[in-house]
Amino acid sequence: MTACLNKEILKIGLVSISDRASQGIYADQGIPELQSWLESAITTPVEFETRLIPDEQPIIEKTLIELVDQSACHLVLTTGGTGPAKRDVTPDATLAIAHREMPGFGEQMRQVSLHFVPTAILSRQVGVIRHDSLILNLPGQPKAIKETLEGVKDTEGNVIVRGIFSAVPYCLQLLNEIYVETDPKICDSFRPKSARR
Ligand SMILES: Nc1ncnc2c1ncn2[C@@H]1O[C@H](COP(=O)(O)OP(=O)(O)OP(=O)(O)O)[C@@H](O)[C@H]1O
Ligand SMILES: Nc1nc2c(c(=O)[nH]1)N[C@H]1C(S)=C(S)[C@@H](COP(=O)(O)O)O[C@H]1N2
Repeated sequence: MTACLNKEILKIGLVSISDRASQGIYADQGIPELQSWLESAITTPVEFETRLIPDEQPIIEKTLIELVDQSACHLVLTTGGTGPAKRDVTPDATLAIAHREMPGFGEQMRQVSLHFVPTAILSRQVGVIRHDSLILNLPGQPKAIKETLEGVKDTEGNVIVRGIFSAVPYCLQLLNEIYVETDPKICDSFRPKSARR
């Protein structure tokens, strides 16, 4: 079933995928990091729906399907479980429920992340479309959230490598006509001139 997506208020699903945080062994930092970065970057109306779940492929698949098909999220961001370890299955679950792939997001995240850690190539993160919604995997390290969304900047704040969020507003506009704006001091939204309002 395709949910009817709101054209005025951006709804974002935030999914933290962590065995230990979901068992209370440590406090989850994934959802707070995601939400605070998005609240500082997005200047148009936005609401969130959050989930904290273990690294279990059937639970991840069910959560992503629910957030898109029932909760009508335009965008779903996951954090955690993208590496090569046996229990890192987030990209596998995301691909299993995807309708189309958006390979540029994973490629750009790995480009950005190589400026921060040499192990960036160990993240199997993917971007996909399900129905009219975009789903993006981010790595599990809480600091990786800002790094991948915002990109690489020099000490004066000039962008050296664009973060992936720069391309998200135009992607959502093409997918479901919602017009999302961001604070250019944090993250400039790229759109061709003909698509600007
Ligand atoms: N939700 C989270 N909250 C706080 N720290 C986290 C979270 N997820 C991951 N981390 C930190 O980032 C590291 C790498 O994340 P990864 O997704 O590989 O987790 P992991 O080592 O499989 O462990 P777990 O799934 O139990 O969080 C973790 O070892 C942990 O230090
Ligand atoms: N920006 C950024 N990307 C990153 C990292 C990071 O600290 N910052 N950690 C890397 C490491 S060490 C791993 S193993 C992979 C997968 O991480 P995950 O299993 O936590 O998703 O992401 C990589 N990508």
